[in-house]
Formats: sequence, C-alpha cells, structure tokens
Amino acid sequence: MTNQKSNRPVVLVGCGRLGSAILEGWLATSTVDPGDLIILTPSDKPATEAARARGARINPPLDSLANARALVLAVKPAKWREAIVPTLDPLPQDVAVVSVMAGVKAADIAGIANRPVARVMPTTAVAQARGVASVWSEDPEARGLARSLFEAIADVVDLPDESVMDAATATAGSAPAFVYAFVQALARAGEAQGLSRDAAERLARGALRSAGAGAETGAPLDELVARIASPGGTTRAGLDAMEAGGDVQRAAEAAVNAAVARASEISG
Ligand SMILES: NC(=O)C1=CN([C@@H]2O[C@H](COP(=O)(O)OP(=O)(O)OC[C@H]3O[C@@H](n4cnc5c(N)ncnc54)[C@H](O)[C@@H]3O)[C@@H](O)[C@H]2O)C=CC1
Ligand SMILES: O=C(O)[C@@H]1CCC=N1
Repeated sequence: MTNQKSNRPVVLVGCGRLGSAILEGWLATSTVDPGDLIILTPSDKPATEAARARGARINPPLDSLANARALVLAVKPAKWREAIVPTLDPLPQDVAVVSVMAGVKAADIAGIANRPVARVMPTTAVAQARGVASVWSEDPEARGLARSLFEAIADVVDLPDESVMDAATATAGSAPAFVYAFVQALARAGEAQGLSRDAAERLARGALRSAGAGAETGAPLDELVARIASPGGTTRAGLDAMEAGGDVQRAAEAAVNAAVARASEISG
C-alpha cells in the first residue's frame, strides 16, 4: 500500500547542529526508514552522508516531495521563509509542517505554508536518543505526527498552549548550555582551590555525567539533592552557601527570562 501514512516521506529542511542531531537520532532508532527520508540542505554534513549511505535522498528534484507526510523545518529563524517557499508547490495539502525553530509562531508559518503546523522544541541530545522535546499544535493530527517523530529520541512534553513554548525553549532547548556554563564555573572554582585545570575540568564533567545519570532514574530533583547532601556534611555547606544570597535562583531566572525575551524578539 504505497499511500500508507508511515511509508510517506519525511522531509528534513536544514541539517545543521540540530537538524544533524535529529537525523542521527532517527537513524539510530529507526524512527524514519532512510528510504523514506528526504533531506534538503545547501551543505553536506557527516550526518547527511551517513543518511545518504543508508538510502536517504539528499536534495532530490522537488517533485519527490509530492507524497510527503511531514516537513521538519530546522533552519535558523531568519531563513525559514526562503527555505520553505520552494517546497510549497510540490508538497501535498495534508503534509504537517513541524518547526523546531525558536521563537517563530505557528500562525506565521501557517500563513505562508497554508498547511497544519506543529512546533517542537528539542535538545540536541536527540542525537543520542536522550533528548527532551516540548510539542504543541492546535491540530491534533499534526501534534500526533510531531510526537511520533520525536518520542523515540526524546522525552516528549505536551504543551497545553503555544504561549509557553518560549518558556519551554529557555528551560530545555537552551538550558543544556546554561548547565554547561555552570559546570565550567564549578571547574574554575575547583582550580582556584588548587586542582590543575585538566583535573578540574575532568572532575566537573564527571559530576555533570553523574548528575545526568541520577536525573535519568526519574527521582524527584529534591530527592536527588538529598541523597548527596549528608546532614552537616560538605554538600550541605555548599548548598547553604549557594542558596544564602539567592544567587543561583537569580542566575537561573536571568538566563530563562533573557532567553524568553529573545524568543519574543525573534517572533517580532
Ligand atoms: N542548536 C540547538 O541546540 C537548538 C536549535 N534549535 C533551533 O533549530 C534551528 C536550527 O538551529 P541550528 O541547527 O543550531 O543552526 P545551524 O546554523 O547549525 O543550522 C541551520 C542549517 O540550515 C541550513 N540552511 C540554511 N538555509 C537553508 C535552506 N534554504 N534550505 C535548507 N537548509 C538551509 C544551513 O546550511 C545550516 O546547516 C533554529 O531555528 C534554532 O532555533 C532548537 C532547539 C535547540
Ligand atoms: O540558541 C538558540 O536560539 C537555539 C534555540 C534553543 C537552543 N538553541
């Protein structure tokens, strides 16, 4: 049955840092059969080559898009119009446009694409099938399709309303960078206490990995803290110092609020 939904192509537009990560995750988890994958990209990347070797079509003639079921838009917010316009003529009317772009509103995309739109905000750990992805669409079919593309590579969080997508972008899409920045600050503090730079960075990176392993158990965050912080011990002393001036909460709020504000600027 050639017209079965699952056999219809998925088109990935843009194969940069996030597009490549999504592609790697799909290939690793067989979310999309490589034979059903079309990638539109101006620049070949290692992930694109790996996909080509497994049967994906890279920049085929645009009439190949005629039976597509989803078009995943993974370009920069400033580039999406020029990227999507050439695909609109061949794309079928029932294709879902799945945008992973920060800030760009579904209504703006629908206004040009004239197709159902879903928004997804993943982290790049989708490459290792360990991401998290917020999903929203007012169209139940597009939401379901977006979920199906991400649930094998991410913990999918359904958002009730598009208005919280910018908050989700700050709290997850951007947040691994915030966490890395904090871990880098920890390494610098350890260095200031006498560790070599190399040892401080390896230890801080290992701490991040250890924290990630704890997070993956699903235990509540305050319980994870309590497991490490012995009463009267070193961790409790460190936590008390961190919490005393409210600096950590302030830094988190500053980062999240600035990222949300930037998303609103992008959406215009
Ligand atoms: N990098 C990240 O951690 C995350 C990024 N995002 C979103 O993903 C989108 C892409 O971000 P990155 O991958 O970081 O950027 P990037 O700059 O690494 O990738 C963008 C890609 O789009 C390609 N491109 C440009 N014009 C094109 C066109 N007309 N047709 C097809 N491809 C075209 C470029 O060649 C480039 O490889 C952005 O909208 C961003 O908001 C969302 C969540 C996380
Ligand atoms: O920095 C950005 O704009 C994108 C969106 C979330 C992560 N990277």
